[in-house]
Amino acid sequence: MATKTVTIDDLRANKTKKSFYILIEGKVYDVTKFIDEHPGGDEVILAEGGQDATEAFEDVGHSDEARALLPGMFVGNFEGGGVKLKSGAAAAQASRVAGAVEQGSNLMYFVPLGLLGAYFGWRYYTGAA
Ligand code: HEM
Repeated sequence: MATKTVTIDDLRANKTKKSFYILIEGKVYDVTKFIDEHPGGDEVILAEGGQDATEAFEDVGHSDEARALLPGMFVGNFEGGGVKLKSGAAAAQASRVAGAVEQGSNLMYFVPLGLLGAYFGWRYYTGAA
């Protein structure tokens, strides 16, 4: 049997307690029956409807037992594969973080270089060279 491909429209159409899909690592699961049994409560799952729940799922550090439940609820692969479906705000924040890290790594070069320059400048002016 060919694996079904779930589109973003399918994902968004199934986010009520009557029918609920969740997207984790490029795979879509039908958790309708599981929501009420979820040890972490229904609300946290309901909050992930229509979007990529990978981060939320991984952040909790779910056990192997929790992961073993997933195949039984498998619906199909998400159309975008492993592509992350981030909200605009999350994407903007990610790029800000990347920018800050880059700025930090530039400083790592310039601070020691600046200190070295200051040292040789000082030696030059004090005639110690
Ligand atoms: C189909 C997806 C999911 C399955 C099968 C699942 C399954 C489970 C299971 C079995 C536990 C008990 C502890 C463990 O074995 O790790 C658990 C706990 C928990 N889950 Fe999920 N979960 C799912 C999705 C989510 C999502 C999307 C969130 C969102 C944040 C979430 C949040 C939590 C939290 C906070 C706990 C801890 C509850 C506690 O220790 O009091 N889960 N989950």
